Amino acid sequence: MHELLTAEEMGRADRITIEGGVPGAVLMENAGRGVADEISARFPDASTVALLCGPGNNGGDGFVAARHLLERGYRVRLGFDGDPAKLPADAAHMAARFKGAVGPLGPDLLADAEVIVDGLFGAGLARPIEGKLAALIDQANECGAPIIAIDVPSGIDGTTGAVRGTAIGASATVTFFRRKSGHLLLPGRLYCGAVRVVDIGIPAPFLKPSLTPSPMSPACGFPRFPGPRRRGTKYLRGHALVASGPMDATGAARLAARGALRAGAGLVTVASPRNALAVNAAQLTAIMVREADGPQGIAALLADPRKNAFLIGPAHGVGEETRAMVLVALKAGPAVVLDADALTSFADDKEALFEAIRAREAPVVMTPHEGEFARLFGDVAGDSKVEKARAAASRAARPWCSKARIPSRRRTQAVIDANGTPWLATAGSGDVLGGMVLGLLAQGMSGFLGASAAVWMHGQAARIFGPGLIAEDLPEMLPQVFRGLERDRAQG
Ligand SMILES: NC(=O)C1=CN([C@@H]2O[C@H](COP(=O)(O)OP(=O)(O)OC[C@H]3O[C@@H](n4cnc5c(N)ncnc54)[C@H](O)[C@@H]3O)[C@@H](O)[C@H]2O)[C@@H](O)CC1
Ligand SMILES: Nc1ncnc2c1ncn2[C@@H]1O[C@H](COP(=O)(O)OP(=O)(O)O)[C@@H](O)[C@H]1O
Ligand SMILES: [K+]
Repeated sequence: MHELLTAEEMGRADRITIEGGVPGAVLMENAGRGVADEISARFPDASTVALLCGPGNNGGDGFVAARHLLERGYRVRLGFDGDPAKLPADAAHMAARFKGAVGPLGPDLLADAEVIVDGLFGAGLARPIEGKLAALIDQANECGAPIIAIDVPSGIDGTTGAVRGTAIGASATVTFFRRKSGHLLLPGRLYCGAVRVVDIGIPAPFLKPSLTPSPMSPACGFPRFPGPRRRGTKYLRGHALVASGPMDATGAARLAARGALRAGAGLVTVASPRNALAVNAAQLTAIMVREADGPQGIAALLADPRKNAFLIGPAHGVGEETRAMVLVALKAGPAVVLDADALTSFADDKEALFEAIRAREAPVVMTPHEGEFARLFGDVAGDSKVEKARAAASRAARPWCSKARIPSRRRTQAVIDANGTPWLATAGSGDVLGGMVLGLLAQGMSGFLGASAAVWMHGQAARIFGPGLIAEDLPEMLPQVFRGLERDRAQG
């Protein structure tokens, strides 16, 4: 199940289902029972469960869960402020069906709780949480009991993943019908714990997946994942070219080149300025080195059509020469990956870059981190990274990939990486990612699928290595990543 919904799309699916004849109370009953099932499965031996119920339908789900838990023999402490009759209709109905005690929302609820259920706010979160409820959320987070969030941890925006005021840090989140984009986008992902999706009776045809981002996964890009052919040669696996920075900044290009080689490019060459040839040559073995000074040097190398993918940016230096080299490459035939300084060099001349991209057919993938993104696309509108990525992609109208982990091709297609790990926060890991994208494009993957697959592989490599990861380790984990994919494929 790869579709993701925004909170607004989920609301629409709810509405259409209800208009189609399924009462809202039935959906809410299914939702709340799903939450109770999760508690029963995870905490069969717990005795006391505290439920925090808010003023909307998320609270209604909480009342349903509370009823089922009471029936199953749990001791239930339910907190709710105000008059339950003033809840929205379905939630008021569910509050009336709950026969246990209802107390005010406050720290007393948490005192002997072995499990906490968060039904304060879900899709209807409309502003930052403040005051007494913010304090209660902080107390719940600190009290040490596991928290199960209903739909989305309270305080997390279900669409953007942003924290509004403060937010519940859940051990698990039970959501309905489909995951929401806020379950995957940072920081939201860090607050959700394991996300479980419960079927509440909304028919799948209401989905329009082309309009929704998908969590990135092998299923998203790997059916067309390249591998060596039985009768193939290295030339059929593409020839990737990486532009090196000056003598005192060559490591980033070598990291990228290693990423491209391990990602499967048949040949990889580092295009080096003359003054850095010796240092590059001294450090490379399977990867070749060629002299390429400035735009003419790059143009000469790219005149060879076998060099079918080119990466420029890592530690390349910001300025006129980098700008000219990018424009030369975009005029030539290869797939182009633009990272770091290649993007920043256009901060004051963005339109020149976008025009050159729009004028070509071959793929262009950009891999800006958030700072680089802001320099090029700081003025694009959108609340979430997904919307911003889509707006940016449509401006350059080419495949695009962000280290905010949201590659996007057209306005209508975006994927969000769910595989990254904080071990990737280490110098040079982005350079290796650029190289992995390059290696996949050299093997003929499209910009969108190549970028998607590379981001997944990058995260998977980091997961396999785990603690102590440095950028150099990432390419060396790719054989294990590939073996895992092969194993999964063989097992169907
Ligand atoms: N029929 C449906 O639409 C279904 C809805 N479901 C549940 O309903 C939830 C959405 O319900 P609602 O749309 O009622 O929204 P919520 O229950 O998330 O919250 C809306 C209420 O919270 C208040 N509020 C919003 N932000 C606040 C803040 N920062 N501080 C204080 N008050 C704030 C609003 O004024 C409103 O009263 C979903 O997340 C899901 O849990 C499920 O029961 C499935 C069926
Ligand atoms: N906390 C994190 N969780 C997941 N991924 C991360 C985290 N920190 C960094 N990354 C990933 O690591 C890479 C870092 O890229 P970047 O900042 O360009 O590094 P560098 O310029 O040092 O190569 C990106 O792919 C980013 O998504
Ligand atoms: K919640």
